[in-house]
Amino acid sequence: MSTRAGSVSVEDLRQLLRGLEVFAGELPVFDPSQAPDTPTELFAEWLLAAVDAGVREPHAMTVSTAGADGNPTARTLILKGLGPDGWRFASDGGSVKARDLAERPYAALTFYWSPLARQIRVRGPVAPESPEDSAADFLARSAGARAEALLGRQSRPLADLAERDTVVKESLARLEAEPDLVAPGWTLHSVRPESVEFWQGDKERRHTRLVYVRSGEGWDKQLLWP
Ligand SMILES: Cc1cc2nc3c(=O)[nH]c(=O)nc-3n(C[C@H](O)[C@H](O)[C@H](O)COP(=O)(O)O)c2cc1C
Repeated sequence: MSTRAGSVSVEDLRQLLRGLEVFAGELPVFDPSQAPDTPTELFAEWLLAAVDAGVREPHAMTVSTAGADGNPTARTLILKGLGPDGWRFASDGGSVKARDLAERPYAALTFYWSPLARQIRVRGPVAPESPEDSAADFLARSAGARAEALLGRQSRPLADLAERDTVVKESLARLEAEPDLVAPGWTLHSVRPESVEFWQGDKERRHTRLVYVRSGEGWDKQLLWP
């Protein structure tokens, strides 16, 4: 087995990883006794703080799913909104995530805002939103994003980049002629949270975790050991 990764030795990498600083700089203090009654309110507060702190793509989250075999797949997606049914994201009908969700309609979402040392984890069942909402989401996308999604080829093998550029160009031309086209499989999904956990990192490792667990129509709050 090779002990080198590229031109850096495995030992060098190990040293580098051990030497990297975590939670540098000024971090916010999270007082869980002041936390609102619902996780949605606290999520909105933390998202706004991430936007104010200049976090790049603060609305990007890791969406983890599992198919019928139970094996997880995770990928980054953009949060589309917080509807009455929960955290929303959209998927191409032919993608791996769409297939997983058809087999096992359950997801875990993870947000990490590095400059604030904050993580939020959301878990719950996933349900599709109405075809009207899905179509509205599709039509709100940029022309380039719609052209790509219209092809319905996400996650399929691609021969070369020139093929991508040619086919997307054709798809853009199609959209110009028919601007109301909606990709047939485009679906907006909502994760209805069963639990939402807020984690505030601390340089001295006095991390704070607060989990909201759904209880009837409301929420129970519980501190967790970090
Ligand atoms: C910051 C960021 C945002 C992304 N946003 C989306 C998105 O909103 N929708 C999407 O389908 N893929 C998005 N992607 C690409 C996905 O991570 C993933 O590669 C793609 O959805 C295929 O996933 P799948 O094969 O598991 O279905 C994004 C990637 C990054 C890094």
